[in-house]
Amino acid sequence: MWRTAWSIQSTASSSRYLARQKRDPFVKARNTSGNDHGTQYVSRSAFKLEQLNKAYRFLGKGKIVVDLGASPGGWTQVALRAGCEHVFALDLLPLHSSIQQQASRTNARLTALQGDFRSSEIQTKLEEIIGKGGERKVDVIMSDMMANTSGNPIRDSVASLDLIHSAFSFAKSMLKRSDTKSSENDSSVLIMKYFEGPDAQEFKKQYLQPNFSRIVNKKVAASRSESSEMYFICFDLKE
Ligand SMILES: C[S@@+](CC[C@H](N)C(=O)[O-])C[C@H]1O[C@@H](n2cnc3c(N)ncnc32)[C@H](O)[C@@H]1O
Repeated sequence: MWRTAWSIQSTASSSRYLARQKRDPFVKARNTSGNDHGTQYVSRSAFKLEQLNKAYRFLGKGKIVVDLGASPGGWTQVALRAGCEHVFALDLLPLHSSIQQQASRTNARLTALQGDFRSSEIQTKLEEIIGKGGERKVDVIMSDMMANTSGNPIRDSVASLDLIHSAFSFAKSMLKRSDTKSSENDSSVLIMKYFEGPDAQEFKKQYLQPNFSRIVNKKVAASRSESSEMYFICFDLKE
């Protein structure tokens, strides 16, 4: 059969993708992740949050968590497995249908919202659902939001900084402040994915350092080695 150059190229790149998926230990782990927990992870990304939480222990019993860029729901699953009390999950896309059932099994509350986080209406809606102005504040805000990457590192970095800027502004009004901490283990935490680029450290200096007591830049083993994907983990929002 006659094939165009495009279709040959596309077949070659699908073969490379499939070969990489076959070799990827985190894809294998996702396929067997139900064995010890009863529910299989719906995304490979879940292992990134598992690794971050293993290192910094910010998820746990009683925590109120906001998961931005939550679909299909791997990070929400990790928060539910860790015993968090309530997860508010937002994405442009819906969560996988199994996630609500997982929440019911663990007696946790899960509130899912669909929309563009950059829109002020969606942010206001989320704030209203969480209960802005009341006593209730959020322990952990995590953002794994990212539009499809373009392959251009500078463009991808700028797009990621745009999204984390929105997450940072939201965190300033919704995250617990350090003066309300009940113990050393009660830190408020903001975790945000970004792509390394010329402006990322400037963002940290200008916005994160003045507002948080401690900030860590972390690359996780579950991120692909060729990716410039990184995470900011920010502890204790100052008054
Ligand atoms: C890497 S995926 C998240 C994977 C997820 N953490 C998991 O473990 O299943 C990135 C997500 O960000 C979402 N996203 C990108 N831009 C967004 C925006 N402006 N508002 C809400 N979600 C957005 C995408 O729809 C996509 O589902």
